Amino acid sequence: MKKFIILVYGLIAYLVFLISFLYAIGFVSGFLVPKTINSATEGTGFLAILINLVLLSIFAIQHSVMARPTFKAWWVKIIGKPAERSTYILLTSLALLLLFWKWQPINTVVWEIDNSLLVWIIIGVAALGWLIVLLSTFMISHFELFGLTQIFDNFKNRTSQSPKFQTNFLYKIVRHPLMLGFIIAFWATPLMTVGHLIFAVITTVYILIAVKYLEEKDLRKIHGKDYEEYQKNVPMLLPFSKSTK
Ligand SMILES: C[S@@+](CC[C@H](N)C(=O)[O-])C[C@H]1O[C@@H](n2cnc3c(N)ncnc32)[C@H](O)[C@@H]1O
Repeated sequence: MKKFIILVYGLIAYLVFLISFLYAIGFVSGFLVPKTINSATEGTGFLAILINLVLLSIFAIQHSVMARPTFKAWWVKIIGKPAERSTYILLTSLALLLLFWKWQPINTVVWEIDNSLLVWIIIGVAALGWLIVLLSTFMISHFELFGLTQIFDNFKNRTSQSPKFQTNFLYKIVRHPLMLGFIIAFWATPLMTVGHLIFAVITTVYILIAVKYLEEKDLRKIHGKDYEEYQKNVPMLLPFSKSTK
């Protein structure tokens, strides 16, 4: 019975993730969803900036702290191993939905492209960014990343295998294609407002810090020399650039 409840919990967490991911596309790229990054009702000045910074910080703190090995080791004792990843995904998705809900648009225009061909090219680049994000999750194991493998293995009394270290496909071009996809999707917009710019700058800085100082540190600990070799040969985020650690 307990295993069945964990299975249902994990499936709900995955569903909430799917909703937040699809909403994120509409929110940032500005279509199909009721509230976007530039929705008509504008926030007020300094307070709007402050609220947005708090919302981004809630996401960043939840997403980074809960991914730390020391936090995980403690948290697993409370929540149990099979439900750990699903809980992480559920809380990340809820932090994102809170951000979309309470986001304060600041609609002063930074740039606006008029040329319709250029507009479509930029929309295409943003769509490519989202596609890179999705494809990257499948390259490193989508179902493990979102906790489904763990809840199904638990249900079937199987021990979950550690995910394989991926150096192929997009991972041959950069070490963090998923994050590169997000950066492309956040910056490629024909209409850049001050609100959107704050979002793009803060998320990009967060990605750079989290990848360089947290995720890569963990990956070096797990994969040792293999990861150091990978760092020497493949650039972090900029395709075809010289690799930097
Ligand atoms: C949200 S994913 C982002 C992966 C990567 N930073 C990227 O941008 O493509 C984070 C998870 O991917 C795992 N990961 C990162 N690089 C990996 C690789 N080359 N092969 C397998 N897993 C990887 C990390 O251990 C972490 O659990």
